[in-house]
Amino acid sequence: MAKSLTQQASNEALNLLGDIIEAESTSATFACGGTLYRSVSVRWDTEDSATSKITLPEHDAGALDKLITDCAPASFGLDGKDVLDESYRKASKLDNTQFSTDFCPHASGIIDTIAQILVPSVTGSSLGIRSVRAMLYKLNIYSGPSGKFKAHVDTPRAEHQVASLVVCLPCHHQGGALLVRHKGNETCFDWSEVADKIQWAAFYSDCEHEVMKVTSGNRITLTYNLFVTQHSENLRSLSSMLDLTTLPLYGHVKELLENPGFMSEGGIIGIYCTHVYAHTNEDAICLLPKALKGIDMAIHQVFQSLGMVVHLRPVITTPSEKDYDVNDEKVNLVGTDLHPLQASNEYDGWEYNQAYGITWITEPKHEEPASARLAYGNAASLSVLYSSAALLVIVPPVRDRFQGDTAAAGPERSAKKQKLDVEAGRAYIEEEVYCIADEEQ
Ligand SMILES: O=C(O)CCC(=O)C(=O)O
Ligand SMILES: [Fe+2]
Repeated sequence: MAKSLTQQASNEALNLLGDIIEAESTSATFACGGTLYRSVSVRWDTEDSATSKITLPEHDAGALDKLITDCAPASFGLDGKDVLDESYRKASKLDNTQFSTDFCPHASGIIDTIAQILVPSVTGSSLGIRSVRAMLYKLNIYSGPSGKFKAHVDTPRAEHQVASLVVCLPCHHQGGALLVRHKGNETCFDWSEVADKIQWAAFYSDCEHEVMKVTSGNRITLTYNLFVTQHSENLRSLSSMLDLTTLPLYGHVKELLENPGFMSEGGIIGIYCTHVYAHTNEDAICLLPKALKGIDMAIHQVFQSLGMVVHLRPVITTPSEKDYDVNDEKVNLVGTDLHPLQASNEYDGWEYNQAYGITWITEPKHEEPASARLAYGNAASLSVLYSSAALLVIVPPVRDRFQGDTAAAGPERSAKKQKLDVEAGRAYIEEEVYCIADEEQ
């Protein structure tokens, strides 16, 4: 039967998603942001060697006027010089030596969140080697009716600078959206709607960005330079502070799932992990999936937030066992869970299920020995099975997607989804067997 147009379009969208992930995915995770509910105090030096204070969001108008008066015009870097030019940047500033604040991005957990998304470890197979440190840089005020900062790339302040963080303090303003661009993609952070919360955005240092015109009020920000450090820190799961909808990947996935032609009868998307996790090591297994990094974490969270059930599983990649056909259907051997390396002379030492019809959108990247066993023939020989860690996304039939509030994908919802999947009879999990039922007769 000829494929319908919507089916074709959705296949293209799925391929695009695969390409984005394969391309190490900075186009999916170059920026992220979120919201925090708490007040912030700032104390600053005034001309007469005294100190003033403002607490936001509640403040008296006098304190805000004083802060605005005590700030100096903000310059920007051009050809290695600091330049003042209001047609390019209209804002005022306090240097970090002139003020202090009780807001700390580390203590608030923002930095851990950013580190997991923007700076996945690049140092091989161990987990959590690197961490990110924030250095307070400036306080800036962009005031209506014409505050702005035209498109620019931040000047790196040190060799290990990887990203910039902008924290918008709770204060009324209109306009002033922050646009961040990377390799043809653009993300917008518009903080003008909310005046009683802290809102933040972080993005890679090489992203072009601009602050659109502030038409009224005062857009007050703290800016931080983010550096990579080598010391390790305990891993924690992605905090609820991260607004997943700010990840560029979110839009791609949502569009795909909303397309009625995409896996209309349900299915399973297979995505091999991009980063290395030593996924057959017992310590690593305890930390997963909350220690997933970068694009892997983003995929896991984004699909889950859209109501999908996502499993992290080892998949056998040894050529003789990989991807074989049964009645024209591709079959994969999928671990029943992440397993430690099994040295066993029993054939079934490594527990797995057969999975039918997974739609793989990326290739395996890193293999670990999964099971080593002695095979007896004329002479005993050691046979090793290898596995790669993969994310398996269970996609329900289109009629069962997006029921109710998709953002609230708690355990209850997951359980409901799995049941629906069974009922739909197309893509389901039963006793941890992944299976897509045969096409309709
Ligand atoms: O305030 C913002 O959103 C960004 C400011 C900025 O680009 C900068 O300070 O370099
Ligand atoms: Fe900037």
